[in-house]
Amino acid sequence: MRHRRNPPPARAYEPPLPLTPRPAHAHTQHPPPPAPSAARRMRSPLLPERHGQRGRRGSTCAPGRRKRRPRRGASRSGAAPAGHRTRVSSSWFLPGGKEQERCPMAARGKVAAFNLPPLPTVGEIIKLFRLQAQKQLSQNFLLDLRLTDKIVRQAGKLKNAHVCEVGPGPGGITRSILNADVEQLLLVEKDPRFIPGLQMLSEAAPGKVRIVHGDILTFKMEKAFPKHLKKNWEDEPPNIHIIGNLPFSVSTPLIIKWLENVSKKNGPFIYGRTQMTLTFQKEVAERLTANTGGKQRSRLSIMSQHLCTVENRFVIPGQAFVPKPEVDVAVVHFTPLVQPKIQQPFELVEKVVRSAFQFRRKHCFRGIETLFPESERLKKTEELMMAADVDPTLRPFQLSMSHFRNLCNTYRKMCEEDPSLFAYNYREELKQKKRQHLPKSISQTEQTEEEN
Ligand SMILES: C[S@@+](CC[C@H](N)C(=O)[O-])C[C@H]1O[C@@H](n2cnc3c(N)ncnc32)[C@H](O)[C@@H]1O
Repeated sequence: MRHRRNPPPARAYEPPLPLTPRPAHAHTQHPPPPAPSAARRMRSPLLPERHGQRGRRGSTCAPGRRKRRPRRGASRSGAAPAGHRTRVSSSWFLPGGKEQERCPMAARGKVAAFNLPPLPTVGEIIKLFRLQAQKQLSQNFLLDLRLTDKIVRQAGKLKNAHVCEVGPGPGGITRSILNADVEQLLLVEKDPRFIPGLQMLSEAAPGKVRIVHGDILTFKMEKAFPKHLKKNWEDEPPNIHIIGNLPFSVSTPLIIKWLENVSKKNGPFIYGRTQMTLTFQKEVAERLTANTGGKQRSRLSIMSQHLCTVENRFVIPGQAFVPKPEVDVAVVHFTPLVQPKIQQPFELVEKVVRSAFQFRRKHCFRGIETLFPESERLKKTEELMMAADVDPTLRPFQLSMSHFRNLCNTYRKMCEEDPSLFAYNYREELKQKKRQHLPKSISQTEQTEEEN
């Protein structure tokens, strides 16, 4: 869980740029909150300024006159807190929308050719719409656009790509995605307070952005992209990417759901091997990518690595976020494998892997035996370990992918021989025993060490 520290107080804000937040035309389930009154008085930055109208910094936008370029990397308002300088495009538009100068990063070739017109910084958007981070939604924002660019670069080339960003919030990563010259960007955001700010970005990139106010855990990804983008599973991945910096409380259940989708080739994977670039708490990222014998080797390691190539790309220190979470964050990239390493149904693999890691520090047979009802536990566990050629005294984290493959294949055969076996649930048996007030058996007194 991310924790909020010293949330900035909501206060009236006078943005340095003229802008008029407009009501979102997003697919909202609820109307967005009213824009702050200070904002209502201002004009849109996307509209040409009136003749003679001066910005707060005294810039003139008279036709044909070139606007003064701000200092490189300087926040136009100082809105970003110290240490979180926000980089914005410095391209300027003359009346009529003619571009004068380009973003300094684009000029150095670091970001693709698309340039957003002048916009308030992410920090300014946060102040303008009073987007205080909400603890219940574990919100921590990235304001440094060099970092958001770096996250987006992990997805690979995004020119003409169709991208879904999950949890765009105030839109830092969103800007970097748009700067990468994508064809279409779908934003799925749960918190309605962010919709007007996202709508502003949408207006800055006409025709490119679609905003959905909804929950990514229930959003139907199978209809999110045009059908013509579909690729065969064996082909190269489609030009579709999922990118997101979600709260940890959402990113872990979401990746488990998406791994199941990979296994079943549904959800975002009906389009083929859609790639994902997502952030996780650093320790979760280490579990996702841990090798055999590694300290962090866990259920997540097997479930992710048997279905995807998983790469832990880089760590973002907690202090890069506003407010600062108490943990560091890592960016992880997933590409679904053409052939899963364990060719068994997701539920079966999940059950075997979960059982194996039930008692992390004990010999692996201790967890594996929970696959079988008490009456035949010892015999069946021996049978499984022998047939799968797995040393029962190995610890769960010492089991390799091929050990798990053998265990799953053998367990599948045992389930085919005894169709009631797969339905057996160790935890259910424990609960029933407790309900019946049976004398404590060893299995009842022992604490399971399953990962959460
Ligand atoms: C950690 S913040 C990151 C915001 C932004 N991407 C950034 O990097 O600054 C997570 C964002 O995800 C949104 N969010 C949380 N749960 C969500 C869900 N289930 N579906 C969609 N968005 C969600 C939050 O409202 C918030 O905007």
